[in-house]
Amino acid sequence: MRFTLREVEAAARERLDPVHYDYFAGGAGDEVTLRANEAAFERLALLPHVLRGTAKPELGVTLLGGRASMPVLIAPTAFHRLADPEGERATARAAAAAETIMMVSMASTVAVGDVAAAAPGARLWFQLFIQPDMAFTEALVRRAEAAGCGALVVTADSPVFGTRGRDERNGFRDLPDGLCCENMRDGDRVREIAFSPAVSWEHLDRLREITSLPVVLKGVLHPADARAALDHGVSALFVSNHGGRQLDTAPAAVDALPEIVDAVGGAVPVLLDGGVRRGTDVLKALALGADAVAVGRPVVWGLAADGERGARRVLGLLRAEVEEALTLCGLASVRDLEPGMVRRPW
Ligand SMILES: Cc1cc2nc3c(=O)[nH]c(=O)nc-3n(C[C@H](O)[C@H](O)[C@H](O)COP(=O)(O)O)c2cc1C
Ligand SMILES: CCCCCCCCCCCCCCC(=O)C(=O)O
Repeated sequence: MRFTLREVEAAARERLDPVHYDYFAGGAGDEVTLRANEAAFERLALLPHVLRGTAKPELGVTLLGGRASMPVLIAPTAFHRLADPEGERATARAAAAAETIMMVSMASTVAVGDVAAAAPGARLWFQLFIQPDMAFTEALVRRAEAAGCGALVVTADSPVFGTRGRDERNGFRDLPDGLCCENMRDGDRVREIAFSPAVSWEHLDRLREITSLPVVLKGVLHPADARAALDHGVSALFVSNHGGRQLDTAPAAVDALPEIVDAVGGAVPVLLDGGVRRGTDVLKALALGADAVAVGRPVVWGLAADGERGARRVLGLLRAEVEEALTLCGLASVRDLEPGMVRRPW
């Protein structure tokens, strides 16, 4: 039995091809931001209340009209079939069992429609790198709509694909035979995902014109961009540095959070990912104004360690830790967290 996410990662590492482990684990540049994401949570202290006479705490949250049984969602990560033969199908079943939201990566190795079919009842959002070919972007949106996805998560932090030294040194450039980005099928070919610095707010406006799905903007770190995103009608903001895989030395996600929350002023929900490894991390992010957090690597580790059961275990561990930490903080609900419960040492 594995009792912490770190133990799950260790088990995953034993089972994965080392090149694939490095792809999942690694970050850009010197991996400064990768390390900072977890370190920033460790530096924050939680200040508990006592003698509040509370019952079992309420963990559920409502986001964009849908409910999640806990404030921990599954961040979009690529290539789940490198971790487990069932890939994203297994992840979606684990999400359905945990009654939480899974963001399906545009670079999934199972097509989003097949992910939805494999996990009835799963709450799926579709992650999109806007393609400069807007006709193909529209085709992707239609696939997500047809699969029943409840939102589009537009990743804005990837005008180019970040350089990850581990992948360069390992020569990891292609998926193994039989695997591909299934959502990128276009007739009898599979397109490459385009990462384009030409993508702009105008593309986002165009996207909003072609769909009525709510748009979650992922990868926002600058408060001015958060304000611009509100002007462009996004339905939620997602504070993220892509798990330290894009701009190295970008701030740790939880350090960037308060300024974004301030800029948003409650107009739309704010999500966060990057470095969430403990229930106490979840409480800290929520206390600082996030409505929910997401985890990327931990779910991949669960999948690699033990397939769907491993992914369920990861979500179960986080749920139990959140519930215990809330109880130890004297809180009846995740809604009761507030900034005064987090102390910064500086
Ligand atoms: C292996 C891997 C693949 C990823 N693939 C995507 C992706 O396809 N789309 C995306 O928007 N973000 C992607 N991300 C970033 C995650 O959505 C998320 O921002 C990050 O993993 C959060 O950090 P954490 O892994 O510390 O939880 C990926 C991250 C990892 C580790
Ligand atoms: C270094 C990866 C090379 C693997 C094979 C090429 C596939 C094309 C690129 C797809 C990119 C998927 C994006 C995933 C992501 O956001 C991330 O890894 O981070």
